[in-house]
Amino acid sequence: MKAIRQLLRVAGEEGPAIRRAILWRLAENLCLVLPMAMIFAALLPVLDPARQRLPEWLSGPLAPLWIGLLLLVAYLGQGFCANRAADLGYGAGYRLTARLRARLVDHLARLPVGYLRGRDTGDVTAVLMQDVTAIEIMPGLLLPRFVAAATLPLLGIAAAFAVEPMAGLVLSGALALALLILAACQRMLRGASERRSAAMAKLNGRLLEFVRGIQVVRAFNLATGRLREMDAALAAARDSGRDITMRFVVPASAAPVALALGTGLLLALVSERLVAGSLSAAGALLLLLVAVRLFAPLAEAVDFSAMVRQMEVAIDRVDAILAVPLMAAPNDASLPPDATIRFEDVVFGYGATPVLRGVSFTAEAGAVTAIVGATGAGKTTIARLLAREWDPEAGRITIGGVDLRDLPAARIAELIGVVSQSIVHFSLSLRDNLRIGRPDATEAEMRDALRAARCEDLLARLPEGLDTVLQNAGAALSGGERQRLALARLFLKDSPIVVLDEATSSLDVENERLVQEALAELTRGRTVLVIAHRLWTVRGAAKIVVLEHGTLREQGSHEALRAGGGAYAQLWAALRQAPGWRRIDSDAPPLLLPGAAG
Ligand SMILES: Nc1ncnc2c1ncn2[C@@H]1O[C@H](COP(=O)(O)OP(=O)(O)OP(=O)(O)O)[C@@H](O)[C@H]1O
Repeated sequence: MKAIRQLLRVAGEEGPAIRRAILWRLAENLCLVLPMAMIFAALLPVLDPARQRLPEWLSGPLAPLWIGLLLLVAYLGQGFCANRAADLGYGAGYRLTARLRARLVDHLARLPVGYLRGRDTGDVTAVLMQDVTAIEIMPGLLLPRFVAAATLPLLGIAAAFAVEPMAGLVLSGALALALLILAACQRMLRGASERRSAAMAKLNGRLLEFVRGIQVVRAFNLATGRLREMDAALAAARDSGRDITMRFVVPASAAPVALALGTGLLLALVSERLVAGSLSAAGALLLLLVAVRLFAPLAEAVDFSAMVRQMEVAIDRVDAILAVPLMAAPNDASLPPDATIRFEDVVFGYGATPVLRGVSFTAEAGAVTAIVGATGAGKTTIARLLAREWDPEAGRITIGGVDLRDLPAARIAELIGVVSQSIVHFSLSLRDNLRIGRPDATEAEMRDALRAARCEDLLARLPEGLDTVLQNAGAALSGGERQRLALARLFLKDSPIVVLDEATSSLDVENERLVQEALAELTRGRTVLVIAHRLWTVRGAAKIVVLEHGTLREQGSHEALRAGGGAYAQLWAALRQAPGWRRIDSDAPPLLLPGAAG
């Protein structure tokens, strides 16, 4: 019953359809009882000629015709009810899960990105696929068995009480025992089902990782930790499955035994009463039919109780995602007057240890500000906080004087374009991939953006131009092409702020040149925050902010900081001592963004 309540809660708009499906299943079960009643009625004149109280139409010469007709009606009725119930139940199941997945996706899209970064991707996709599918099968596949198991034994017990109260008591006892065993079975399954879901989610994550990183796995052959992890995940999935089955074996066989015990007792009672003459042959037949036919669905209930438990766990896992609060933000707010970024005494940590410890700086509108510092200093964290993946624990971040927390997420997304190594394209046409940047972009605007992003050669090569579908999310494109296409999207997006996070570090010389040219054009006149992992590329930034262990050590222009002899000068000194620094120092672009320097 708890399962049905949970299902109806999560079903939302599909609740009425599921309730109607339950009613049709009830009607189906009544139709199922009718043939039994007819067989009984047909035999009654023979079994109990003295006490028969049947109406004329059931005992007269036309009785076989009436009984035949009623049987036909019962079977047709049963088929019709089952059909209506299946239509409603399966339909509701598929609609409900489509809606549930859309709701989950909407919710995930609006959650702080930080929440997703902290969760295993495999676990989240397992909720979206596996858990939602466990709910999907309930209204169509499991509900009929559930209704049959809940109604037929009760009908049987009512009939038994009417014929022989003692028989009713025996069957009630057997039913109570079987239900107790089922409840124990559910309790035993509780932990096992949760472990099974967790193990499957973990396996899902490892498999996703494996498919994504298959080249690396192959290159490192079988000796990688990743494969060991996969083996562990496979073993955990196997063990959790076996655990569920083993916990299940005892109750699965105990419940039918309890029912068989009830039937045995009933048989003994029937023969005793028959001999004593206190039970008619008709009564005896009815009781036996009840015991054999109407209790059967209960024995089957054990088999699907594991699936019902799995559904309950699945609903809990779905609920857990839907319960993660969205970041508070007003529904509407006007755009900030300008794109000046200000960090004011920002404190932040992913866990207990602070990563940023009271960082304050201003990135002037229309100028390039670079964040530099040793690895782990907190540079990327600054970019993440600016995109409001998390909120600072103390202090505030403003754009144009407006606190990020007072801006709707959509506004922040409009204001900021991010160029990073992790580029995502979709298995859609080039046109649709570009339109992610601006949904209403015209053909001419798209071509201009591709030109600005140095993608003309790529466009010329694609067999169907803008309509070419990027198969497998653009896996066939080179790193540089992927990067440039991502830039084309940003040209269309036209956001006043651009964050550059290690945009070109893994490109070859030619691609790096093309991307640098495109970047120079993209950043012109915008507020640019460069998360600089390579010191020599930020010499021309209007302001360089130097971070050390999450603390701002100094800020100023390249020349001023070098002359000051502080942390930045030391970083340069260290760089100059590195082998090959001369080549880097003299050959690298002297200024990352010539056009954008304020
Ligand atoms: N999602 C996360 N959960 C927990 N700790 C994190 C997370 N992301 C980063 N950190 C930690 O926060 C600190 C700062 O990380 P951040 O990525 O901001 O540094 P960075 O200066 O950009 O380093 P790099 O130049 O190596 O990219 C590091 O100690 C890092 O391990």
